[in-house]
Amino acid sequence: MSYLENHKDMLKTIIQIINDALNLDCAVFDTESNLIASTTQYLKRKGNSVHAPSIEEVILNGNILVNKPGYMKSCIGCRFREHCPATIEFLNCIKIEELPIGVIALTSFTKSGHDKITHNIDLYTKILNEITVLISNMIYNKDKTRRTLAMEEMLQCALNISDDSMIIIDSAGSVSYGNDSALKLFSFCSLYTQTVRQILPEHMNSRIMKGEEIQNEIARITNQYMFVSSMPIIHNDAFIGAAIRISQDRETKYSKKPDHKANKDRCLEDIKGDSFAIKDLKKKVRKIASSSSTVLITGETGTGKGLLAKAIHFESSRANQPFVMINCTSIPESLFESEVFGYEEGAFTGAKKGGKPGRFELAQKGTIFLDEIGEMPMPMQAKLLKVLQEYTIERVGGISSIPVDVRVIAATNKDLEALIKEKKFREDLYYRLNVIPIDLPPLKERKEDVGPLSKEFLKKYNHRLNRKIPGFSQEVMDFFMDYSWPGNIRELENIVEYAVNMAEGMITIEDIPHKYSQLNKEAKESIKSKVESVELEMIKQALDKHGWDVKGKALAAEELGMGLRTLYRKLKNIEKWKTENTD
Ligand SMILES: Nc1ncnc2c1ncn2[C@@H]1O[C@H](COP(=O)(O)OP(=O)(O)OP(=O)(O)O)[C@@H](O)[C@H]1O
Repeated sequence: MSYLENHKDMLKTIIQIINDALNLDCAVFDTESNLIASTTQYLKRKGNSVHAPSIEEVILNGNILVNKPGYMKSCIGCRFREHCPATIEFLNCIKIEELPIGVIALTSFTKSGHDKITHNIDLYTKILNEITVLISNMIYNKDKTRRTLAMEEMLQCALNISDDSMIIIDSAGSVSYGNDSALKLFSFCSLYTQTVRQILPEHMNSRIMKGEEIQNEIARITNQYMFVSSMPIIHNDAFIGAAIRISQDRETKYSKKPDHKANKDRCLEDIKGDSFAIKDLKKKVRKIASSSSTVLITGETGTGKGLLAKAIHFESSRANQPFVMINCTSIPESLFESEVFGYEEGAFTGAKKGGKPGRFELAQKGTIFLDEIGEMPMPMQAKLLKVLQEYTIERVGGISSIPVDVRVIAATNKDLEALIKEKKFREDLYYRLNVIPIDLPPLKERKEDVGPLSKEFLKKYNHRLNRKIPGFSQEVMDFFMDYSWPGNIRELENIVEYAVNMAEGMITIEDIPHKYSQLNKEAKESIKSKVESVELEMIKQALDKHGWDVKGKALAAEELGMGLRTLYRKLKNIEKWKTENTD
């Protein structure tokens, strides 16, 4: 099929317009001399077979004027030689980027048509040139759009082959493309409204924007450590964007589609711990998975509320649907409503064309995780309550209600009942959320988990940082068991990550951050001094009983089960102790 065949309909329309406007006939041929489109009159009078050499001549010369059809040099060999129905033919070559793609003929079958053209030859030359340019531009743009759309489709398709998150940014850092995996990773925000600054840490963002190449570097993204690679896109020596890959681990390759079952199992398995609390928690998660009832997770910071919310989602029948997170502290109050409930076009100045779905809509059929619910502004609490009562939302500026099928999981480290008393949290909302309450105990109350968690994090960071640290010294483990962990599991994880970076073999007390090793030293010193004062008190009592002379000292040493020399050494301390206690 000839290239111009694709544009037949458009050419027919243009030819009809020329015919109406100029009262002249018109035809377009491809470079193989096939008639592509013409006026009815042209087809009737000349048929669809054209004298090929004349088309070749136009292609060679750019244009020709056949003002005596049938009698000119180019008519030699034509079947209409000496009896051509046309009175005049004005032909131009149609080119795209200097490449001939066809020929257009302005034709008349009347004497008046012939005279009109020959008497105004400059005008008609100009008109024909402009029509030719118009046709080539229209074809070019149409093809370009088609090519661009096809390229976009191809790009999306290519990016979706990868299980890794693939993002393309433009020269300003705005996200132009994201594959399915990236949209899922950033499902808590609308990826296409983000810039690279909002999704990657600042140090990486500035290097990417400078056109630097990054290969498998670790960054904390959406609360997890991931590997980031970036390749600048250069056009005409200018930075026009970058292709970014975010992967779970170095080994992630372009493999099969994610297995949601595996994903689901892994998520609950990600919750480590041997304590009764953890075992009980897992049992509870399996039990409530099939339900769509609202869950309220409470617990101190870093106890794993976010991890648990994900596990509930992936354990449930909604596992293949979106998991959308809202951190109630990170959205400014003024944007809260439009972010969470979405908005309609024209709802406010700056509102996007076509409006924007809110996070509730994005979570349709899935789960919405409202983190730090205790921080939710009061007016928003009223709106949320309405959603939980009616399971419909209204976009800002919208007039209709949109039904939502979403499971709500909320989490907080605040005492909501105390907030209710302070009139900072709605009681009715609290009861709506607190259908299935789950409390995550702090790490200090489940010390049995410290060992398994430490081992787990050691494994994780050995793998991530490509190290082979074998384990922890007894002193470190003792410290871990004694420490009160105000930052809970997050704090433990951070210490282990630091230590895996620092250690040269087994993790010792010197490999953990200074703040902790110092605490350990102080704790040990205070234990030592406590032990010593108890010991000295016992020596004193024994000496009081047996006498402070040589014989008494020997009897006291025997009674206390210590060597006489040790007793004399300790006595020196007693002298010190005596002076301290008599002061
Ligand atoms: N039982 C667990 N097993 C393994 N990792 C855990 C466990 N609990 C928490 N973590 C890890 O500890 C870190 C903190 O967990 P998470 O962010 O879920 O805590 P959170 O309670 O939501 O904290 P915050 O209230 O500060 O948001 C995460 O990296 C998480 O993967």
